Amino acid sequence: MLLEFDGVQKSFSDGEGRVPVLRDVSFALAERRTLALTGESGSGKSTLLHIAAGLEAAEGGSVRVLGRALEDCDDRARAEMRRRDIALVFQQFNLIPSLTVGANVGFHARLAGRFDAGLVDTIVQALGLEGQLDKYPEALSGGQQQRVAIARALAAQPRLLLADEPTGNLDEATADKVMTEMLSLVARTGAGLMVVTHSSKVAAGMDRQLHLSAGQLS
Ligand SMILES: Nc1ncnc2c1ncn2[C@@H]1O[C@H](COP(=O)(O)OP(=O)(O)OP(=O)(O)O)[C@@H](O)[C@H]1O
Repeated sequence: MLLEFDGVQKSFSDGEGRVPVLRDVSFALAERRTLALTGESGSGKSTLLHIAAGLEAAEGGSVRVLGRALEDCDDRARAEMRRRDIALVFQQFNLIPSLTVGANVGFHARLAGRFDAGLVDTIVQALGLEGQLDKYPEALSGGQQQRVAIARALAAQPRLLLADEPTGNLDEATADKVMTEMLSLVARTGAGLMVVTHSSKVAAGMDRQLHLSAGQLS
């Protein structure tokens, strides 16, 4: 199994006390499978993705990535798993401002030792970024930056791709291209894909749909 949540709990402090965000969340994602996560704004979807990537710790329960319990890993081991096995497309894109678009796209693939110039070229063409490679992220629109973040994640050929509203800033035709490229990664490499989305069309394109409400999945 690529990703397993077993009874995961998480709360945040709101100044007055602890507010539960995830209560007893359990699910699993196998290789070559795709999963959509929906839920109202503030329901905890991003928190769940960050826990899956080991960027935030669960307070209870267990999270396993590729069979390894994240709660048993130290920061260094979790960072190593992110470098090698997991790609996360953040809502804020997290591009590196001092690097060109081209260098940003190849950055994680190079870190993971999987840079493939032919594949990068295919992804760049498919996402319509070929005219942007020598620019810096600040010169790009929000939707272009989002496509750079997605291209960077795809180029790294992760075992597990976690994407937080990857089509949020895109028109429908561009959103379709992004989803096609994500599904092509799944078909080519057997990666698992989990997508947080507000789009019913994107959700319907995944094998399975889970809805997060009041801290629980249904
Ligand atoms: N670091 C934090 N400290 C305190 N509260 C937090 C923190 N991160 C998230 N929260 C709270 O947890 C809840 C869930 O936030 P989260 O970002 O996971 O929701 P979401 O479903 O992804 O929302 P959206 O669809 O708007 O992106 C919110 O009430 C948020 O204020």
